[in-house]
Amino acid sequence: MNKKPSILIVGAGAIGSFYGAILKKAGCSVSAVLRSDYNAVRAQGIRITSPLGDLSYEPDHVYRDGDLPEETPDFLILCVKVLPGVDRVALVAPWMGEKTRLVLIENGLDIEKELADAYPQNPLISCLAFIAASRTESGVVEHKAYGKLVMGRYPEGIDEGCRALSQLFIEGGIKSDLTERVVSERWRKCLWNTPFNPLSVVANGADTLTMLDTTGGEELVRAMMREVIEVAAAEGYPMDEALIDQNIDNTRKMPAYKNSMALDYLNDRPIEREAVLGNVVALAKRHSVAVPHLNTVLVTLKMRAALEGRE
Ligand SMILES: NC(=O)C1=CN([C@@H]2O[C@H](COP(=O)(O)OP(=O)(O)OC[C@H]3O[C@@H](n4cnc5c(N)ncnc54)[C@H](OP(=O)(O)O)[C@@H]3O)[C@@H](O)[C@H]2O)C=CC1
Ligand SMILES: CC(C)(CO)C(=O)C(=O)O
Repeated sequence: MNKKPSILIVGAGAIGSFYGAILKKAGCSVSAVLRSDYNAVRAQGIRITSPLGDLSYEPDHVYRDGDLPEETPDFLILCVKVLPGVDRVALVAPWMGEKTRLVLIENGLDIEKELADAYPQNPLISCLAFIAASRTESGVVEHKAYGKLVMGRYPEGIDEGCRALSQLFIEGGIKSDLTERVVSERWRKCLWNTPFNPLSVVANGADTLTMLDTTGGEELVRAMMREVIEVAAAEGYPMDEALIDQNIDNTRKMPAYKNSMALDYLNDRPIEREAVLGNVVALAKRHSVAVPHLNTVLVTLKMRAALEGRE
């Protein structure tokens, strides 16, 4: 049997822990770089409850942020929140070998370029995660539902590394699709995240159905989605307007759901405002596309952050 690739998860919270578990099931060696969860994970490994069964595992190596690697991995999977104060380029630097493929499983738009520019020799694989998972305490993750990944080489294409990684996720028990145009896929995912995630924070941590069922709520979400489509088109990634109906219908079919930003807000953690919304508004400005609804939500969130002393 061929030796399975080595995996290093940088930022093993909900997403990193879960996808690390899947790759462990597929037979890879999986190590993790941790910060606040370091002691807990060293003591008890990573505990994961899931509809797929008990996915708990002991990482092969547990590193602390700032450690130096014993060896560099075949795939470095970065799963930290995309926040203005987090220098992702510096965070992965000690672990990047000559042949390491850098993999992002993170939300947001326009989040790859700084890493691609910093590591031009290392192939970058960008992934979209469709999953509901959260860290409930140090080293403990609750996977509630879903888990599918869509991935491709950034800025476009599919290479051997993508194929191999996707196949490993499938062997580990989840769905994984490949795409030639991962930036288009990011826009399609942001069509959902860019309205729903920030709005849930403005609405004090509201779930999906509360947002849609409040009088004027669905209309507001639709208006925000139309603006995302206009910005995407100006960027060269046209999307069919029918996706709006599809997204609303699919969301209505799901049980009421609190997205990852709502959970961050409710747990007093920083929110990925810029990655999910600010970057879209910045692109709109660059293309002179009017996005009054997106901008109102963005500015309101900035006011809230100022009031909370976060900026
Ligand atoms: N949760 C979900 O259901 C979904 C999440 N996503 C996206 O996935 C990405 C990851 O989210 P999620 O896993 O939920 O976030 P979590 O907050 O659960 O995990 C992020 C992890 O990164 C760690 N981290 C941050 N900085 C460092 C550092 N310097 N060194 C080591 N570790 C560090 C955090 O540790 P510490 O505790 O020390 O801060 C934490 O363990 C986000 O972009 C999110 O939007 C996408 C779809 C669904
Ligand atoms: C689409 C969704 C809701 C789950 O994958 C998500 O991306 C999030 O919680 O931020």
